Amino acid sequence: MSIPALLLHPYQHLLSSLRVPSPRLHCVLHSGKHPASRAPSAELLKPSGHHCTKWTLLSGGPRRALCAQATLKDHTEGLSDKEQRFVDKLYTGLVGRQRACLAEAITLVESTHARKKELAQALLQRVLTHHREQERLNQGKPLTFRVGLSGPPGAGKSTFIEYFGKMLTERGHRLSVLAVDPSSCTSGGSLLGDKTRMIELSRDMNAYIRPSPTSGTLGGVTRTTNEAILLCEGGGYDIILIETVGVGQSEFAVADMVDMFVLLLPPAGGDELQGIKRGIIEMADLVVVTKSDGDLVVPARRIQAEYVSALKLLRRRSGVWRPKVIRISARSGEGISEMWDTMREFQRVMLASGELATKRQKQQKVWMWNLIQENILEHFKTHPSIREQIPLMERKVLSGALSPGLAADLLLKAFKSKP
Ligand SMILES: Nc1nc2c(ncn2[C@@H]2O[C@H](COP(=O)(O)OP(=O)(O)OP(=O)(O)O)[C@@H](O)[C@H]2O)c(=O)[nH]1
Repeated sequence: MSIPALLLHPYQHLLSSLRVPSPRLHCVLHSGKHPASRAPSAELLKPSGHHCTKWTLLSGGPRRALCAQATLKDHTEGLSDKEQRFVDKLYTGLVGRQRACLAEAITLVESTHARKKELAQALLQRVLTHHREQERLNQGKPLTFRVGLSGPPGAGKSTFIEYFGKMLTERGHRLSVLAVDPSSCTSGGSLLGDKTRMIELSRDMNAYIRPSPTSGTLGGVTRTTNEAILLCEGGGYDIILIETVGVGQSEFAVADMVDMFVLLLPPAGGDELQGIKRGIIEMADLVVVTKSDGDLVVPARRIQAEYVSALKLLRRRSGVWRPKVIRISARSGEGISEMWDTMREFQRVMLASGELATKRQKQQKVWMWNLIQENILEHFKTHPSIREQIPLMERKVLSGALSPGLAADLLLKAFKSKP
């Protein structure tokens, strides 16, 4: 893993406040071979306290290693008694399967308030430790199944989740449905996860439905969804469905959070499915043609055949699983029990081959880097020495007075000159 030394220096406090969701993280960042690492002013950081929560600048060669070690203690130190009691209450309620505590905990991770974010991390760290312990008792096997569900508007997602969710709870599972909805970021309204879309399931005590937060960037929503997954798992939900609408980038983000990615497609003509990007189909572990009932059975069969052929042309992402295309009807219930069997088969095969564990590990790394990127960009945009220059530079780029490259160089120079 390499990081330009030049980048480390302005982000000292960002890195110091970085909380990585692992009970005991030990990571070593080398200054690497980036040209910036040869800069004479390159500075590295070293932990100043025993628990490495604080960082101080360390002058020295760019090849000096940087060690970050975060322990559970780090996350609980510095909380006032009141804050500690609050975190304790949420944690106890959450692992005691109280829905109100889960809801409050998710609201906490969605908060943009700096102190609340720290409390959220302290809570998450405890939940994660608890969950890891449960998994250890389960011979290291995951206790939960994370499923991403995507499809264009009107594909029948909510009707399907309602039927599927009830089937799962009747079979003794506990299900949570989380939504990643890019439209909610711009319109302030959430299309997905809305309780009114799944009336019966929302009344089921073994199901928990959480709408997408209605503010923030897709990056922010992604972060909070990742954290909400951990909270739901800590709260004893064994199946986590993450629903997203098949537009924009949200399905790519969701594919990076889940064990299995399922794409729902309506039995619509080619034109209506034009909007489905090839990239999404490539990510699907299972393609499900919906509404295969009545007059729609014939078009559903045709779409199924088309996708079976299309999938053959795509590069395989797994060494042990070949994506399948099936038909279901949430109206008649046909095919849904078989669909669940296929999903369990996927889980079994992926677990046995070790691919599932590798996938989850890779996702943790992607998640960490997404957080770093998001934080660094935010820090850049709000940095006092350039905040006011940004609109000016944007105007100059738009008018053609400055090339985008030069404008970016000037802003970066200003940023680096005043830490
Ligand atoms: N015939 C038939 N119609 C269905 C089935 N499932 C859903 N529909 C209908 O398809 C329409 C869209 O269904 P929704 O479940 O709301 O679809 P959605 O993907 O959640 O749509 P958005 O909320 O817009 O994202 C509704 O009119 C449903 O009644 C099915 O299995 N068979």
